[in-house]
Parts: sequence; structure tokens; C-alpha cells
Amino acid sequence: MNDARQAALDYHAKPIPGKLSVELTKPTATARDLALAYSPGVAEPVREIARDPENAYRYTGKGNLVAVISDGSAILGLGNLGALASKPVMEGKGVLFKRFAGINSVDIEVNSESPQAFIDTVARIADTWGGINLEDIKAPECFEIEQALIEQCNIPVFHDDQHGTAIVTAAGMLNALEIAGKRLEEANIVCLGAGAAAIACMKLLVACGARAENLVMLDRKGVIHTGREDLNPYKSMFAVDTDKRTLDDAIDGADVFVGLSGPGLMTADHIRKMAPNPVVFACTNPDPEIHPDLAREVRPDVIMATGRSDYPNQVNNVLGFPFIFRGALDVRATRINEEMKVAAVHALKDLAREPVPQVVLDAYEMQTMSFGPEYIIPTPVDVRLLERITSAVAQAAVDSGVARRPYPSHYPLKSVDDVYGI
Ligand SMILES: NC(=O)C1=CN([C@@H]2O[C@H](COP(=O)(O)OP(=O)(O)OC[C@H]3O[C@@H](n4cnc5c(N)ncnc54)[C@H](OP(=O)(O)O)[C@@H]3O)[C@@H](O)[C@H]2O)C=CC1
Ligand SMILES: CC(=O)C(=O)O
Ligand SMILES: [Mg+2]
Repeated sequence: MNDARQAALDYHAKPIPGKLSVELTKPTATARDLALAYSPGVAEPVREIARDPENAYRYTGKGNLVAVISDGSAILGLGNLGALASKPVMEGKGVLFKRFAGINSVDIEVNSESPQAFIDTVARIADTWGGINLEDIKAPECFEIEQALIEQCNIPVFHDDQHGTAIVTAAGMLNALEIAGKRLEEANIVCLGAGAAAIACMKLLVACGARAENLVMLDRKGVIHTGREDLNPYKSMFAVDTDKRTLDDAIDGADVFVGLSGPGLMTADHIRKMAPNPVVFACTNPDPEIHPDLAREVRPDVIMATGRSDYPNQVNNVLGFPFIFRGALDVRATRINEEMKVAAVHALKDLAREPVPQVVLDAYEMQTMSFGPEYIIPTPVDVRLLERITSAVAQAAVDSGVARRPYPSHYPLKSVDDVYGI
């Protein structure tokens, strides 16, 4: 077994299995403590919640609790490996929620025989949570599932692989193109993949100014064009009238490549054919469409991003979902709407232009990091993400009328220790 593989397995297995645990927030040492925590004291908040469900936010952990729910049908770029196999990733999302935004989470892996069974299962347990983060559910089922749950639940339901990824991709793309001296409105874009992440990313890029006619999307069968009769409605939105059929055809002269598909699908010959100063976001995890070392060797002028932590420019939804949920929870938003997503894009994009704190440089063992080809987007350990994205999202929720609480008086957040505002 190679060292990296063994290290990853040991990390998950030792000293105790898994990456998350539950902690107590109240004293439990004495008989009095127990009489308050459990019987008879617990009956009082029960009565209060039965009288008014909003009291669940006051007397339980609901308001700072997010469910991370998957059916394991699209685990990273590893494919449909089933609900249980997705558990390390879902625990991992919980780690990120807690570490970066002070949010408690529980991972739930659902064995479901149909989208409707999944929807019914999640809808029945929705009251438990302050929000629901859907994760690693494959397209096209993910679209129907998310839409149904948004309609049935009065808490935010957010499919991270769609919207978290799209927000981070749009922020990184706007910066990368500026550095490359290009405009999104004029860029020729190739998107490899036509699933949850790809469809949402391309929709948001179009909303940000990309032209649909400059965008070629590909699935396993090749270019999504108007002559195809096997397209679902989500893919059809991106069908273009073109003679191009393969990635090799589409990539010729392209300014941008976005990979949300599978490992190793982009070759040296593909990247060689791109326009000057190409932008390549090879975002499949854990192994990207093209390795960054190969991409840079073939194209020294590339602006390269991956989903990984061990190369510059990590375009990964970790830069989005913890902070978006934090902002949504703190104003008790009923949903995460387009205004909140756009606010997150701009907060993330703008932060990349500011000087990088020493603590971030230390974490990455770098002497310098500054806005440019090797730094198009902040790193996940940058605590300013907590301040900027949560504030922007909360404000957008208030302004767009989905907040049930005012903009928090304890904002801006400077640390996860401040999230309860006490
Ligand atoms: N960096 C990040 O933050 C994120 C990265 N991702 C990555 O994006 C990828 C897709 O995830 P997701 O959208 O959730 O999964 P889905 O299962 O919803 O979509 C996968 C898509 O990839 C396409 N695909 C797979 N293999 C090939 C191939 N050989 N050639 C062309 N297209 C191919 C599929 O084509 P078809 O439709 O024909 O089956 C499908 O459209 C994963 O690798 C994941 O790790 C996802 C979310 C966040
Ligand atoms: C990062 C992530 O959510 C994914 O690759 O699926
Ligand atoms: Mg995912």
C-alpha cells in the first residue's frame, strides 16, 4: 500500500474511528443537572415547542444544526458506490461545517430505491434541522429531489454539488479571466460533464454574463448538440447547433475548460489546442481531469485550478457551503435564493484581491500569495471567509425577503467562537 493511501486510512481509523463526535453544552454532573436536562425538566421545553414550533430554535440545537444527506449515487468523482460508502465524505462535510463556520451537523446516508423514496425520507425528518445540505446525489435525479424538498420544507435545502460548486466556480472564473485579460462575455467555454455540478456551474456562469452560444457542454456521449435525441431537459438547455462532436473538436481554440466529469479525461493534446492564457478548472475529485503538473508543463501560460488542497487555486465547494449556511441560519432564512448565491459569489471573488494574512501563508508554507495566476481565489483556512460570505449572504436574505430574523447584531463574525453571539 502506498504511503498516501495508508496515511489517509490511518487518519480515518485512529485513534478512534471517524472524524466527528458529539459534545455536551450543559452541565450534567449532579442530580439537579440531570433533572433539568432530562426528566422532569425536559418536559418544559417540550410543552413550549408543542405550543409554538419556533421555540425549537430557543430550546434545542436546531438553529445551528445541518443535516448532510446523501444517497451515495455520485460520491465525488468516484461514482455510484452506494449510501454507506459515502459516509466518510459526509462526515468530512460535517468537519468542514464545524471547522469553518461553527455549524453542528449530522450525516445521513439514505438507501433509497427511487427519488420519491429519498424525498419522502428527508421530508419526514426535516423539522429536526436548521438546514439540509444535500450531497453527492447524481443528476438528473438531484434536480427533482432538491426542488421537491425546497417546496416541502420551510428550512434551507441546498444541493451543495450544484450551488456550492457553482458559486465557487463563478467567483474563481471571474478572477481567472480578468487575470488572463479576457471577458466572460466573450470567452469560449468548454464544460466536460453535464451532471449536477456542471449544469449548475454553467447556469450560474451564464447568469454572470457568459454567452450560451459560446458554451459547449459534453457528456459521456460527446458534445451536447441540437441533433441529439437522448438529452434530458437539463442537458437540452445547453444544446448548441454545432458540427463539433468530441472534446478534441470542442477544445480547439477554447479560452476556458471546466471539468466536472471524471479523472484523467483531458490530455496534453487537448490543453495544447486551447487559446493563449487558457483557464483550466479541472475540478473532479480526488483526481482531476488533467494533473496540474502536466497542464503547466504543456502550457506554461495556463491558469489552473483543481478541487484539491495540495495545489494552488482550490476551486472547491468548501469555500461556499459552510459560510452560506452560516448566513442563512443566522437570519433563519426559509430558503437559499439566487440573491444569496450571487452575494456569495461577489464576496468570495472580491476577497481574493486583498492581502493574504500571515496565518494563511503559514498554513500553506508560502512566503507570498497575491492575486494572480497562482492565487485566483482565497484558501479555505482564511478566516475572513467567515466574515465576508456570511455577512453578504445574511444581508441578501434580509433584502430579498426570505429572512425570518433581522440582520444579526453580532455580525461581522471574526471567529467560529463568535457564532452564538454571546
Ligand atoms: N471541486 C468541486 O467543488 C466539486 C467537484 N465535483 C466533481 O464533479 C464531478 C461530477 O460530479 P456531479 O456533477 O455531482 O456528478 P453527476 O453524476 O451528477 O455528473 C457526472 C457527469 O460527468 C459526466 N461524465 C462522467 N464520465 C464522463 C466521461 N468519460 N466523459 C464525459 N463526461 C463524463 C457524466 O456524463 P453522463 O451525463 O453522460 O452520465 C455526467 O454528466 C465529480 O468528479 C465531482 O468530484 C462535484 C462537485 C463539487
Ligand atoms: C467537492 C465535492 O463536493 C465533490 O467533489 O463532490
Ligand atoms: Mg460533493
